[in-house]
Amino acid sequence: MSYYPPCPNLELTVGNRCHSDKSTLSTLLQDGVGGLSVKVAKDTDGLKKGEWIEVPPINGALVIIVGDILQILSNGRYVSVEHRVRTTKISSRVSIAVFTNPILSEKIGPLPLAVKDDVAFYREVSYLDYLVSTAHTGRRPLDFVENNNPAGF
Ligand SMILES: O=C(O)CCC(=O)C(=O)O
Ligand SMILES: [Fe+2]
Repeated sequence: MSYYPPCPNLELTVGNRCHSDKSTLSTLLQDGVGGLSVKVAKDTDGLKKGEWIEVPPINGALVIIVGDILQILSNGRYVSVEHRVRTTKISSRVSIAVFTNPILSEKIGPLPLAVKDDVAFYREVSYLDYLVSTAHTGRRPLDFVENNNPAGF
């Protein structure tokens, strides 16, 4: 559960910084305040790469977020969305996220069904190695397993 207190000075507040989830799927219940937004990954009908789109709260609705592990398993077919949360000046906000994750020793890599013409975009690593791969570097763990990046970065 995350609690975001109101902040009178929005320039000094992070909320939840831009990140992608290291889960397979995340299921999110947000209250009615709003503040969650997702980053457009590539130019598509009327949307520009890098643009932020608000995810409006809908009463009774759950937000399903594709995580890094589903991106790897699906060989990039499903994209792990970057998202962030902005606080507001007047209301606090509460959200509840449930992360569905592999067990730590599980090997994670593109599923054979998702690999076309022998082109796997990600190399196989254990989930534990994935989690610790970029600790304290500020880098995205997805970069660590991309196959066009054999050094791991
Ligand atoms: O509070 C939210 O709406 C999102 C939280 C989140 O992105 C996370 O915990 O990974
Ligand atoms: Fe998240």
